Amino acid sequence: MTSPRILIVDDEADLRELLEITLVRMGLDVDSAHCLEDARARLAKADYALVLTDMRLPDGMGIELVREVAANCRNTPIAVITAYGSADNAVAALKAGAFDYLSKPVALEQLRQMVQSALHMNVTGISADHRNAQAAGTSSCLVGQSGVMQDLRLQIARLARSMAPVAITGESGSGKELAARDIHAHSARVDKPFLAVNCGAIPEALMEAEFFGYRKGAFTGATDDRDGFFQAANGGTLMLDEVADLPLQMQVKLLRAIQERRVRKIGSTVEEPVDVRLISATHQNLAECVEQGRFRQDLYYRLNVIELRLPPLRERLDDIGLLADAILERLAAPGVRAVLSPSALDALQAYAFPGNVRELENILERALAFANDGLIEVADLALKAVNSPAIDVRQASDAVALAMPDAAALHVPTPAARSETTDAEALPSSLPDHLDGIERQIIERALLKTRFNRTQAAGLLGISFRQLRYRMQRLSIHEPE
Ligand SMILES: Nc1ncnc2c1ncn2[C@@H]1O[C@H](COP(=O)(O)OP(=O)(O)OP(=O)(O)O)[C@@H](O)[C@H]1O
Repeated sequence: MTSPRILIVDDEADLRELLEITLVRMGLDVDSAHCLEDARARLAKADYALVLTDMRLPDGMGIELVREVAANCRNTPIAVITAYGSADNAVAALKAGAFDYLSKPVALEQLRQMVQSALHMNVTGISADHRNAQAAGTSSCLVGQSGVMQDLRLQIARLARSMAPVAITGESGSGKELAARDIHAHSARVDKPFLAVNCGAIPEALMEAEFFGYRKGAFTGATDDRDGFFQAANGGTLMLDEVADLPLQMQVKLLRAIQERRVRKIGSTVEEPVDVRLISATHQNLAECVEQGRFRQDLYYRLNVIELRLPPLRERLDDIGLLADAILERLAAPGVRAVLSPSALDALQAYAFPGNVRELENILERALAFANDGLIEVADLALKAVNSPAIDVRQASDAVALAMPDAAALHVPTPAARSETTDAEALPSSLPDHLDGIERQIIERALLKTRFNRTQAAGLLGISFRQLRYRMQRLSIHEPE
């Protein structure tokens, strides 16, 4: 069996030799080129498992080669070597299609890791875009066959081939975390951890310790050494969810970690290298946050190398049938088949879904409790009004009828109370509004009890942080200033 062949493009003889020796010791075949023209000639003759190019070459810039390889040799990953501190070049190369970059002076351990990743892509067949897209189609956890979803899967397949930081945008509940998981699942990092961190849920005082870890004795209560998110996700993917919620001070530290690819535990004197692919997500407009001075421009630039937009559910109403089937299959008791009646499906397809797929899940979960023999009718969905897809999102949000059934039970009048009230008084004029009111009260009580610690409040209510955040958004419950 022949060894994978790597092409090194560099005009500095010393560096070229160092790279050659390192790669040959890894059991690889190496060709070298000293300029763009030489590299093009070699690329025309042979297939390479990886191209590694310097940015500055005697007859042009390495980024030209990145563009050419990305366009003409789709199965060949290309990485660049950038001068120390030239973050802009690294970002430009990633945007142009480079799969990764190394900064000078080249750390050999990083070089080996990068080469391994590139080879892993080829071995697993992740390198071929079309195969990858197919794989993403069959093994994706993102349900949906609409045109926008197919495009999304294709983009995910491409993104999975690179180390470039991805910024996922999209409304709440539209599947940002699921998309991040898909990128990881189709990347060479699949055997390593995927870690999703909710930046909005970490108390500010603990943030540095949570992200970078700490040494024993670094502060009161630090009884052992502990890894942070970066170490825990080493070799894999770290998703920074709700990244706009990061306090400015933490943004500076995060930027440094990204640029240096190194982190320092609290209480430690040494930095340790970390190899983490970053994916960030937010439902806020990060560019606006930058304008308002709430988010650092330099960090935005580093995180936003490639943008992936998740379409809201109302832009892909064709997917509702498939989504509902998948959700009902998950929710229904074993051996029970739950289905939507044709008119219930019509009603959902005419609805605006301000809360996107999460809202669909909540609607179906509730409907299933009311449905007869697993057949969900329009009334079971408890959609307050059948909105047209073009409806204003805020209006639609008010129109959602979701509530916790146990909360509803709290307000059923006792027999004594019932005897004192007329039927008309006992019945709310709008059940959805009434249930929303109850839900609001309960959530506010839990938040007060936990001094607005949303993670703890969610725990008290037996729901996830995300579910609580969704419900707070829906009911416009905000933390007091
Ligand atoms: N295309 C999809 N197919 C199947 N399930 C989906 C899809 N999109 C979203 N979901 C489901 O909807 C719920 C919300 O998805 P997810 O948490 O990924 O959204 P999000 O955009 O990250 O939300 P948030 O902005 O609130 O963090 C999850 O339960 C997820 O499994």
